[in-house]
Amino acid sequence: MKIHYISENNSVLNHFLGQIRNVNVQNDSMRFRRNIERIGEIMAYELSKILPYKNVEIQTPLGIKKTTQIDTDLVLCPILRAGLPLHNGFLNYFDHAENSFVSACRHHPNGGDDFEILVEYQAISDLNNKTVLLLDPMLATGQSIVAVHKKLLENAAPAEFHIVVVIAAPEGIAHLEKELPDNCHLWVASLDEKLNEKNYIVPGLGDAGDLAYGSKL
Ligand SMILES: O=P(O)(O)OC[C@H]1O[C@H](OP(=O)(O)OP(=O)(O)O)[C@H](O)[C@@H]1O
Ligand SMILES: O=c1cc[nH]c(=O)[nH]1
Ligand SMILES: [Mg+2]
Repeated sequence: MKIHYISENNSVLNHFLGQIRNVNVQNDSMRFRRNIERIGEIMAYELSKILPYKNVEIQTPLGIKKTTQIDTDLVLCPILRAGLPLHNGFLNYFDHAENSFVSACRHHPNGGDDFEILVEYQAISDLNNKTVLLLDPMLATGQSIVAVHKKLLENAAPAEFHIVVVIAAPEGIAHLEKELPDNCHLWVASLDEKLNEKNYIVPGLGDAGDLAYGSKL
């Protein structure tokens, strides 16, 4: 797997990352969603640098300009729920992309800390020969992303597969490296220390879905 860490240099990205983590800012859920969206825009821009491009000629009112444009069909696939604000950011930049949606959530069958991943809702477009961008702000154990990747590839052979996460734990990265093909790309805005006993990322930010949309039963 090719891993791209995008916050190694100082930039305004660190302001947005700082705010989504900050307990004194997190009570403003609109700011939380908007910051995830802004991070998505920055990550979309960084990812766009390694996509294939073709030469084109643009007719202006005064002449012709030779330039380049993206030369692959993009499919954006957020993991519900928490992937939705990240998806908004990607869609702001890749506005011609197709979209697919898959839900994944942790199910605790015994009420304890052990969980399995339930992949339920799915609305998946044709992914064959396309560039798929799987979007989820949190990579904790990596089980959700592996389960959704498996679901997406059940009936399709994409040309390229990119996984985009905002905050990653080393344990999750190791799990993806073990389970996913070598030609996948992983984009990480911020690498954290570890998982805690409940498999939450430390220092992380808490529960991204709840912070964006409120707690669930
Ligand atoms: O790497 P993992 O250990 O699989 O954990 C990460 C997953 O957990 C969160 O979703 P959650 O299950 O909280 O669902 P939600 O988006 O509905 O809150 C997050 O958005 C990831 O999908
Ligand atoms: O730290 C974590 C782990 C899973 N899901 C989250 O939203 N946060
Ligand atoms: Mg959640």
